[in-house]
Amino acid sequence: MTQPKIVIRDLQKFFGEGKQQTQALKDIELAIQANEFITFVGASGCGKSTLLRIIGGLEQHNAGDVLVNGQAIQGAGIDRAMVFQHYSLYPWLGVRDNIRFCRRLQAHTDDCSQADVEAASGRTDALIRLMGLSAVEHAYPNQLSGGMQQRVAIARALMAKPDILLMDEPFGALDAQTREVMHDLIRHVFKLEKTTIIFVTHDVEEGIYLGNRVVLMAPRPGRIDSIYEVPLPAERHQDMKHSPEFLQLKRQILDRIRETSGMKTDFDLLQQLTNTSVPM
Ligand SMILES: Nc1ncnc2c1ncn2[C@@H]1O[C@H](COP(=O)(O)OP(=O)(O)OP(=O)(O)O)[C@@H](O)[C@H]1O
Repeated sequence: MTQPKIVIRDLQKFFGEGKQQTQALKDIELAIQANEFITFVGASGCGKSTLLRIIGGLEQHNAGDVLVNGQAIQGAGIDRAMVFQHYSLYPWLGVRDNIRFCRRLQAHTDDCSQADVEAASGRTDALIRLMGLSAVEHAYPNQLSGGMQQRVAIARALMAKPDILLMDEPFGALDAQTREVMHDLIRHVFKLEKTTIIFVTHDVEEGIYLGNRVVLMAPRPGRIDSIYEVPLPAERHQDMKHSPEFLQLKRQILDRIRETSGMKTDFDLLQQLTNTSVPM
């Protein structure tokens, strides 16, 4: 059995002090294999982003272990890249320079050879092609649509060939059509780059379509409630969203989110409304 890429053991996370203290994550146990695409879903406040940030080394945990390749993480590292909902591109740089900016900074601090610089340039070209940015490579961020800006942010995150890509609701601000395009693009990136991807989303359909496994988290305190294997082949296409197995899993996960959070679905609210008699 190969060693998992990421192992999380007995992880605890608290925010605040004394009476104000809340437990954001409790008893988290999770193993993620190399080249796995795993998605986190669950009601608001169940700790999805906090867990992602801890794996990324952007947040400290209070107890437990987070191991990457068997080693405890020490803060952020070049092996883990993050993509957020709000693409923080540099407005004064064009697409190509945004993608390679961090790499250029690194080149100044490391003792970089000409071969390294050329390799970085080749990598930029490859990512521009992979992310479908060739036509806009000299454009500035404010000349791009939201979807295009997010492509640039993903290309930039991939620049250093991270082992692990951590994505926090990266498509949350995009319209439905653009999201679908981005779903297929990110599955394509996953296939070619062979990165391990952890993807946080509110959208259960997105979580199933993208993931090999879906981790359902529950709130108060944030914990892992259940994990679902996605019964879809590696090659995904949009029609699969209408297949009986997809719809059944979606129903099952939505029901479980409702049970664990006390949330009402639109369907429940409609039933409640129709059962309430209006006084004449
Ligand atoms: N910096 C912070 N200080 C205090 N409490 C925090 C902080 N960050 C998160 N929390 C709390 O920790 C819990 C988990 O938050 P987190 O943002 O990880 O949940 P989430 O599942 O990602 O929510 P959402 O889906 O709404 O983004 C929440 O109760 C939140 O209020």
